[in-house]
Amino acid sequence: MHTVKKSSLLILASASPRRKELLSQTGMEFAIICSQLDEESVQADSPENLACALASAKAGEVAALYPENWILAADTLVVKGNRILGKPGSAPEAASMLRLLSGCTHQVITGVCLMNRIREKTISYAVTTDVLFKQLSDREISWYTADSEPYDKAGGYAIQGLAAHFIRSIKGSYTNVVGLPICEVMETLAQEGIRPAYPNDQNGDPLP
Ligand SMILES: Cc1cn([C@H]2C[C@H](O)[C@@H](COP(=O)(O)OP(=O)(O)OP(=O)(O)O)O2)c(=O)[nH]c1=O
Repeated sequence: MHTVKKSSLLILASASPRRKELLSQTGMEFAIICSQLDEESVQADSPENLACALASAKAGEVAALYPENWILAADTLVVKGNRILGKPGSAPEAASMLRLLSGCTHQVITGVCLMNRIREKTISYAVTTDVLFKQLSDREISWYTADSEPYDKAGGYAIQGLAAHFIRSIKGSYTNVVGLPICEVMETLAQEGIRPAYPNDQNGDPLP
């Protein structure tokens, strides 16, 4: 059983090292409790609703254990046309995902959920980023799938890693592709009065 310090108001319900790093960069203090959600058990009528439903289910699991804390959870989906690409389980699967993304634009959708059980509050939304891949050669695909990078990432690539070689442009939030849309998340947290301990400005108001 994990213990959460009382002073740790916010809990990030995620095992993703990328989400931990992104939220840490903001200066926010938080604890981490991972959800054990079986993602296959969640269904929805659109990728945006699925991303939100998955984020809400992850937050809900942890909120049941820590009803007084604010719980932040997210789920990132890679969507190409009518296909949702999960994490590849093998090199051939990763290669076939990359062939599908090669030379085209796809969407990365991250569902975000902020939940507090005691306050009966749930805020959930999805943020979408368009990502354009250059045309990939078989050699580039073999090179990339020989690395460990694709295998714990939705869509089989990491924009923040070696796959930066492949990405011509993006439209929208970069941090959303990495797993947590920081600008939107910080606005949502601030709406609930949850802020990092920033220094004050001349009027005594916290920055930014
Ligand atoms: C597209 C893309 C995804 N990803 C990662 C972000 C997420 O960690 C992962 C998508 O899987 P998720 O199921 O969203 O998250 P997770 O299983 O890693 O962690 P948890 O459910 O505990 O929060 O893919 C990148 O790191 N870079 C990228 O460019």
